[in-house]
Amino acid sequence: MRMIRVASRKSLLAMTQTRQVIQQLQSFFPDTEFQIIPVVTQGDRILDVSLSKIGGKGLFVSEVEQQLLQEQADMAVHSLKDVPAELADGLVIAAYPNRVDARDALITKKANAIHNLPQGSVIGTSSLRRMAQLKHLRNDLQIKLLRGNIDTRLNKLESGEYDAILLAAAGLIRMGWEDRITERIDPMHILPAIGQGILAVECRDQDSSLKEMLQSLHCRQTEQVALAERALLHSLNGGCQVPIAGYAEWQNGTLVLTGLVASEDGEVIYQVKESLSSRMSSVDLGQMVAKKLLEKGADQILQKYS
Ligand SMILES: NCc1[nH]cc(CCC(=O)O)c1CC(=O)O
Repeated sequence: MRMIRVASRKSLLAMTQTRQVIQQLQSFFPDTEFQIIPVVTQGDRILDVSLSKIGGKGLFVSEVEQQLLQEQADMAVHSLKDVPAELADGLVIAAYPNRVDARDALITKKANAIHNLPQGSVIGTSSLRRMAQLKHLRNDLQIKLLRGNIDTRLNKLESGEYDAILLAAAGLIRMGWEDRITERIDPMHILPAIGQGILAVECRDQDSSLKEMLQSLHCRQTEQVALAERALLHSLNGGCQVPIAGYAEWQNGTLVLTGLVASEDGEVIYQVKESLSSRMSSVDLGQMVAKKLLEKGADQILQKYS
């Protein structure tokens, strides 16, 4: 029987997600052994500066990919949100498990919803996407930079530096910290990040036996969602340091994709929503939404980041 080595970042969320995926695989393949190989990534080492200032795509992913390419490990579980548009050569996403929850979550003790936060409340986030949409929604709010793993961010909220923070609901749910969520924000108000709440299981393209095993985790609907959202990201040439959002969902059997590009101050927001028609692939849908965003004027905003 084969031993499968799973590379994982050391953060609590990454380890938890990796363990949960292994547990699922273990239930399908009870005789297979799994071993976690912890990896420290550049994104984990640099915690003092805003990620948007460091630049570079795939800060959390590239060292893990190196482990796979050098055959030090066989597979890895990523948050799709952190995976750059292009994978390293020779690697594939072999499975997209079912998406849990794409929404951003508000965590606060000061109100029951974002619309009810007191005037001038201090909100912690370091995502340009969240910042821009927050300012658009409530221009009285003060945004204060917040970095770190989700456990670190929750501790900083506890320490009183912030009135509220925003985190991906999915991470909190996977950690078993769902009870910390004050409000799951409707994607109409804050459109989630591309890939948020989706896990991507990566391995070497050559490793056919592992690829076959990973099919047991795969969700086809989630794959189509991921393909549409990531085609949008790719066509806009964006990374996580650009105020771009994208969210696809199945509505009565049809894939619907909303894309958004915002100015950092939240003054300008371009949004496009389109459905998948017959003769069109999910990737086509992503490209079409990107094209319409650019035609509306999003290219003016995006120029600054290229
Ligand atoms: N950028 C960090 C990151 N990458 C994935 C998640 C959450 C889990 C997910 O989106 O699947 C988070 C934390 C957050 O944004 O709250």
